[in-house]
Amino acid sequence: MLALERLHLAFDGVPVLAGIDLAVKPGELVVLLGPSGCGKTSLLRLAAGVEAARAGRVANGFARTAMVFQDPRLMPWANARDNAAFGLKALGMARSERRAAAEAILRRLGLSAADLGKRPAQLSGGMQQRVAIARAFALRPDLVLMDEPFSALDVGLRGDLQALLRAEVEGAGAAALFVTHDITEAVRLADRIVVLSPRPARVMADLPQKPIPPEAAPGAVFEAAAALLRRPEVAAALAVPVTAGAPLRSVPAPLPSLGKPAPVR
Ligand SMILES: Nc1ncnc2c1ncn2[C@@H]1O[C@H](COP(=O)(O)OP(=O)(O)OP(=O)(O)O)[C@@H](O)[C@H]1O
Repeated sequence: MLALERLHLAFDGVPVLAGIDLAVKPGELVVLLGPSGCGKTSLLRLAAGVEAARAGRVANGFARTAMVFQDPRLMPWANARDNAAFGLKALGMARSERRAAAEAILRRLGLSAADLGKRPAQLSGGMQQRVAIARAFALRPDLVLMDEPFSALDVGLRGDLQALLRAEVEGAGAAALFVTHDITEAVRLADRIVVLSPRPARVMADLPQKPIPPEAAPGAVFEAAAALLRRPEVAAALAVPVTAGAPLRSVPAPLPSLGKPAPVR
């Protein structure tokens, strides 16, 4: 289990996290949803152990933690296969074995045989992010920390990758902590949605969810998002001016994203 207990963080005296309590259990996909700038990345960095809290405790009982970032962070000189196999070398796996493992994941994530030998500059943004996901899952992690990995992709591609990611997490039996400011992404992916307030972040709601199957009509996603926004504590946390029980048509556009739009494929 990953346990974050009473975490406080401040930068230059400005509070960013104000007493966060959060646990992620094995096999659970938890989405951290909050407005831009509220402290989601900072929280993930504390969970990953690359940032120290001002107060509180991080206990990570998982055996192997992998991370996926907002940008793919690939080695520009290496092809897709070698990028995806990168972490396996450090684990001492033989070259042929790690190439085969990387290839299997890349193909599952939709790369063609020809794509495997391409360098990042020869791949689209969506393909590069698939390679970054493959690099994380090649490690066979039991916990994956993901920081808005699809926010730079267009909406259609994001939907495809969300479905692939969910399948990969389930297939690996891994737990995941997934950060987003996009409420539709949250309802598509989550077993649990933890809603954070604007900075300094506090947990405003911790809600079990039934993940929406990829084949469900798009309307199902928007209905689930609207239902979430009808909860006053969620609307308040996301600074959306809706009242409890308000009909869907009163939710101001744009519904799908509560943060910065970023189209690049
Ligand atoms: N190293 C740092 N030094 C100073 N301030 C920082 C640092 N890292 C983050 N901050 C500030 O902390 C606040 C929270 O940042 P963070 O990146 O955690 O938010 P976020 O919710 O992930 O934002 P976004 O959704 O826009 O990515 C912001 O005001 C940011 O400017």
